[in-house]
Amino acid sequence: MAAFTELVVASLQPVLERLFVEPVVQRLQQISDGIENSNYLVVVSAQGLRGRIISGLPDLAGLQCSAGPVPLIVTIVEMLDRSQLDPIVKHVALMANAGLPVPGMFADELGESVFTHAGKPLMVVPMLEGRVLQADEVQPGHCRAAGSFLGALHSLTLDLGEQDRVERGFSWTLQALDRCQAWVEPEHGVELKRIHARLSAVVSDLEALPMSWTHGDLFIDNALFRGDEQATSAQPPVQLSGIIDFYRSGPDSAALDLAIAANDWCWDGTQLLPDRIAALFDGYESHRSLTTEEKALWPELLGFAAARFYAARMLSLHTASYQRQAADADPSAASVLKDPSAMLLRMTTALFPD
Ligand SMILES: Nc1ncnc2c1ncn2[C@@H]1O[C@H](COP(=O)(O)OP(=O)(O)O)[C@@H](O)[C@H]1O
Ligand SMILES: N[C@@H](CCOP(=O)(O)O)C(=O)O
Repeated sequence: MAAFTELVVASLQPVLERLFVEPVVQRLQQISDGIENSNYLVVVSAQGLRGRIISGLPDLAGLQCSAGPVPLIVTIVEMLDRSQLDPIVKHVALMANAGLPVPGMFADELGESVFTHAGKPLMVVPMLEGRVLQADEVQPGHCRAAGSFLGALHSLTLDLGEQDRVERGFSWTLQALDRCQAWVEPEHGVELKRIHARLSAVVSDLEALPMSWTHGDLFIDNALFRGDEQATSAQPPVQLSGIIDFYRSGPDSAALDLAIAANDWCWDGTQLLPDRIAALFDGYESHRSLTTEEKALWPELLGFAAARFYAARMLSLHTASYQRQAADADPSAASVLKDPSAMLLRMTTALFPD
């Protein structure tokens, strides 16, 4: 379970008619992964496109509907309103037009790509080939691909000018960590205070680091890979098909975005693996060199990156979040509540390694 808002063919049909000529839905199915939005796999046959596809992937950008049914991902955006979504859509289009590996989106004849369903924004995105990796399948080559994507995104968007940072910026994280004291087990209260003090001491240094547009949530489950021709089914797929889930993206410190990725792609359960970190940096720096300051503050960036997700997971767990409500209403939906303690270990390991 991870579709918080129901979608049926009858309510999707008017949107599809703005995008396709004579669309017929062949299949509509909830996607169970994901914890923030409602996602559906929809297969449509049509006589052609009414609008266009804005995609960074040549196969998708040139997609014609005449060759057969087209698989789509329909996302109902749960936590952003139209004004918050518009800059994200604009930047995903920027990435697509620059050839970054993003599925992009379908737009109608007027260029509109955000529709409305149940009072929430709805987007229709081409479905990528391939699949998400399991954590134990990740190899340095995958980390290099993730780093390369972030390096390309950041170098494309370093000249943002004055822009407000994403909602879950450094100050949000520190305030949210404070709130977590109310829920943390007694044995971790002191540890959390120590982490808070350490992060507070460096926040102005971190705020001075270069900003760019960031993905904000480039975990392993937000990239799809496909196999190459010679691969056997026992091998994990190696070719990056594309990066998804830009609903947390926005202006932020570029190196923090890299640290968010490092904490997931390079973590083996107890530590960051040097060969994966090296590959992540190598991919990143093929597009943009980290500054001396960013390198010097790397442990604190890792700590803040983990703190952001620790606090977000704690808030989902302990407040009347829509994830909490979904899990309470249906115990089989409990996977929408992620474990904060895994992020606590990452914070301590980064900030107090001895
Ligand atoms: N464009 C896409 N192509 C293929 N699969 C996708 C695409 N977008 C989403 N998915 C699938 O849907 C799942 C949930 O998507 P995601 O955007 O991460 O949801 P959430 O924002 O709720 O976490 C992904 O893990 C992936 O399996
Ligand atoms: N990656 C975040 C939560 C967001 O999950 P996603 O399903 O949208 O990638 C976490 O792990 O806490």
